[in-house]
Amino acid sequence: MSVHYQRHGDIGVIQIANPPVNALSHAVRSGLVDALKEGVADADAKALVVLADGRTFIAGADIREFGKPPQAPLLPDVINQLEACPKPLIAALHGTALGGGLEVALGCHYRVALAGTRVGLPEVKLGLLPGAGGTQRLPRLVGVERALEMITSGRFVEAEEALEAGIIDAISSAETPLEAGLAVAQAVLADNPMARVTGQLPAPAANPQAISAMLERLNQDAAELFSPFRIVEAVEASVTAESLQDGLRRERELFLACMDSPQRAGLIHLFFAARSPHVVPEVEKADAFKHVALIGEDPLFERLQKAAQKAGITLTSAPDNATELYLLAPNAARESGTALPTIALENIGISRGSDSALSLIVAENGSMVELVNLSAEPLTQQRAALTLKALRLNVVVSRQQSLLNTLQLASQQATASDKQTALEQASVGIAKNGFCYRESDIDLLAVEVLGYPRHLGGPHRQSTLKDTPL
Ligand SMILES: C/C=C/C(=O)SCCNC(=O)CCNC(=O)[C@H](O)C(C)(C)COP(=O)(O)OP(=O)(O)OC[C@H]1O[C@@H](n2cnc3c(N)ncnc32)[C@H](O)[C@@H]1OP(=O)(O)O
Repeated sequence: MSVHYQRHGDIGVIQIANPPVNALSHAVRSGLVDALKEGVADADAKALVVLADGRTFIAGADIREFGKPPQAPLLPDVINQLEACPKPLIAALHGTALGGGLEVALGCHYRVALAGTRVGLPEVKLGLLPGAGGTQRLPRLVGVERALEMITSGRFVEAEEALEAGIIDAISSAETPLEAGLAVAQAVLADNPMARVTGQLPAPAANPQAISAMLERLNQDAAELFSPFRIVEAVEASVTAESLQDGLRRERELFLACMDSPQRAGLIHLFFAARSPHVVPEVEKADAFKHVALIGEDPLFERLQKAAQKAGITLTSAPDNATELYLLAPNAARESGTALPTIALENIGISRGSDSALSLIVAENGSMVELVNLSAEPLTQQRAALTLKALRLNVVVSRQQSLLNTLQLASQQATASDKQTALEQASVGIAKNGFCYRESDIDLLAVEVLGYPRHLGGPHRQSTLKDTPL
């Protein structure tokens, strides 16, 4: 079961368990409604706490459900029911409370967070807006200007800032969300058992300067994007709508318009593209190497050193008995006679035909690295990729030829106005030749490294869409 209800003394606890990130799937939404009913009906529960199991509070709506027909109960309705709970309702946050997750918390009457919690409404990064009350409830708590900034940027806000802004009511030093939630529930019962409802707060003060400043900024920096402008309209509705319900209706219309936009589909394609580009498909189980020799000198090595201790990986500047993997700087001399896996670090744009089985290309902007398999066993490539990922590099794996070099060459050879088309054509060639494990890896590299417009979802995606008859 994704959500269950249990009483601790005179406090009812609604506990969500939907690993890995407690996304608000249909089962969680229904479970929340059922657990809330159970808590309200439980005569021995004087207050209720909502919390989540595992590494984080709710990380948002279930992105995998987007684009499919919506199934009741819809999230805005679930949150309205939470807000209308006749008993004090406390959200106990930990990890991240994002998107629909923060909207659930805003629908609760009190919010406590463990130290280190981050909150945010990152829907804009997926071409959406917070469609479950976030654009109406957040401005009631923090005002129009801060709400606009938070929702159009989608940034994660640290607990301290959230407390200062009035998004949460307290930061707890408790060890667990249960402990934190129960303590706040007891304090609320002792002090003020009245529900404190965000949606019943007065509409935020009008702030036409903040609205026009934001529109000016968006027109300058993001004129081609759809959802940021809809966010401004929705936040404006929190001021101008006759009631919360009217504001929520307007938010819903704007949310559905975003949901229908091709930008939403493109950005969500990229969200999933970024989740596992380091995975070699044929390999089922693999571990990172723990002892790596860095041979020669390269700026990348400094970055690796900084991450090594936390990753539990030993880096040495010369091989020793424990060495499992070599990473060879471009001008370093190769150890003769070693049978250990070796990654040759290549300079981008210079395809010099490595004599190592694995080659590593570092993007010029440093955002990504590409680990190309020239002749290694898939397991070796996977272990090397996991090692680099543990060392905090964003790794894409590929085979035979560098995707990045091919894309960069195509882009360099095109005129500025033809770059997009050149990348689209090159991506078709890469996929045809089987150099990528997933076509989405091409999209990720082109967007993150070569500046292909993010909202189009990537050059391979665009070329496929253009080929699809309407
Ligand atoms: C009306 C309301 C709308 C919304 O709420 S829209 C959604 C708003 N929320 C977000 O945009 C948050 C998206 N998620 C994230 O930013 C990150 O994730 C986290 C910060 C929560 C965690 O990051 P990390 O610890 O690095 O894990 P990981 O590899 O990104 O994710 C672990 C697995 O969880 C899946 N996942 C993450 N968020 C969601 C989600 N919101 N819906 C469905 N799945 C999700 C991923 O895909 C992946 O899965 P795999 O292990 O199979 O690759």
